[in-house]
Amino acid sequence: MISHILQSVDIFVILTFLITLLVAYILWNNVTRTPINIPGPTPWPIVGNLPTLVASSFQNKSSQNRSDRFLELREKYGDLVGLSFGNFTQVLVFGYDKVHKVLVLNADKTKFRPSNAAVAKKLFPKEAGVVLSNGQEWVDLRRFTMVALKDFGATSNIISSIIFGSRFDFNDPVFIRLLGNIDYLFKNNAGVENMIPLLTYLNPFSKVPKIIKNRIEIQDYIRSRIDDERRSFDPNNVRHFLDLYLQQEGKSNSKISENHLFLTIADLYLAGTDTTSVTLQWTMLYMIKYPDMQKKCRNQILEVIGEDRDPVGKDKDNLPYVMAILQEVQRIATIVPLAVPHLAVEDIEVDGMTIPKNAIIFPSLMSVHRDPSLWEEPDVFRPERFLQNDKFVKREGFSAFSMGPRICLGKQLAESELFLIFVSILQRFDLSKADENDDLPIDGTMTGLTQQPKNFQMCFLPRQ
Ligand code: HEM
Repeated sequence: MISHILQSVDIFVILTFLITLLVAYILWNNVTRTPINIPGPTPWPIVGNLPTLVASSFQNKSSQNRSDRFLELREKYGDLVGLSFGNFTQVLVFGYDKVHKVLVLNADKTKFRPSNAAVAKKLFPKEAGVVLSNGQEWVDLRRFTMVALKDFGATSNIISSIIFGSRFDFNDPVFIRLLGNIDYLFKNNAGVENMIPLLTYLNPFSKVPKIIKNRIEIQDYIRSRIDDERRSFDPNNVRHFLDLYLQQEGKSNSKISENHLFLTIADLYLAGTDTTSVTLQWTMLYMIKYPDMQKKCRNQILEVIGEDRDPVGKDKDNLPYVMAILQEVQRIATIVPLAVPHLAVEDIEVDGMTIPKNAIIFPSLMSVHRDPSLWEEPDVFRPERFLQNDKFVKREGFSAFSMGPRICLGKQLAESELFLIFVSILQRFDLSKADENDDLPIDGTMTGLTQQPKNFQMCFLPRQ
């Protein structure tokens, strides 16, 4: 039957029909796409700039690093770069001046998250946790979470203590599996599929199914813990974050829905684990690369705290060099180089250019940390830039946790964790290269949200 129809229709007619359809689609796309006066590579019909990015990932030595590929676009097009994918417009923002203008001076238009996250939507079509929610929901969730972290408050095990009131045994297979799930989610992303969801089905190598599977495993685990805790819940004795959750549950006047809070617990697990452990990995790498700095740090620790006492938060004031090292590692390595995407809910004027309404904004925190107008010789590892008259000083432009109202919610917790863990390690161990000839490359790999150091081996020698 079909072959009969095909025989009767001229192949030329079919081709003409298909080409007309394609031209109509391109014209429609051009008419509906917001005109944009921000420079950037010319988009292809339908797929936009996807081929440009794919081609650059094959050409460049930095193919494993999305942040570096974006920095190359900055060199060509300037501090704002416009990209398009299907019907989405993305704007990359570079340098302190522009990132500050977009995230801080225009905060009322950019403190939002895009809601096109295909993966998140598949799991919870209506709700989001604190990381992806918007509007009043986000305000309520963020306030609730900050208070809870302050009340109960560092890596996954510390988050576990805060949320569930108990820690894991390090050999616990459930803990090991959970860490594997989190690791996978941070090292893989569904960026392209979020822009062009059809690719989830067309691309046989799409990571989306595995990303969803990992996220579901984390959520199933949290659900099972909630069920366990429910049995021992006493409203008069709120012990941890989960008790706060159970207190809210089912209350008709509760501002926060159960699913929002549940997703926020998953967010804290995710946002608080990989970021902190990757920062510690970078810190270890720099300490074995610069043994003199390691020695100077340890001397200061032994002088102020000694060998026997455990460090406490207050010690920060008396350990300026240690603080400077931690800041400089976070500056030069920029663990979350592109922050988390923001959404423009209105047109935003920035120095004669317009970020159009509905554009997805990627602020390059890496470019802020390498901005020569703020940092002298920005590519050099120099902790002294955070010292003045031997005192630790905070520097404007330090943006490891981003800036504006969406600034990392776990900043204080992360800073305390990093300080206490780093000081405890140096108190107890001498750190060194496993292989004397290893020159320890410091360029990172970024396949997901965080930038990790390349694999390296090191020795922890207990101090005598
Ligand atoms: C060194 C460790 C960490 C770094 C470098 C880091 C960095 C960041 C960055 C760059 C953002 C995106 C901000 C933006 O959208 O502009 C962010 C968001 C966030 N972080 Fe962190 N983070 C760290 C640790 C933590 C910890 C320990 C927690 C939780 C306990 C946490 C929870 C969050 C949450 C909930 C958000 C989303 C905030 C919102 O959308 O309102 N982070 N973080």
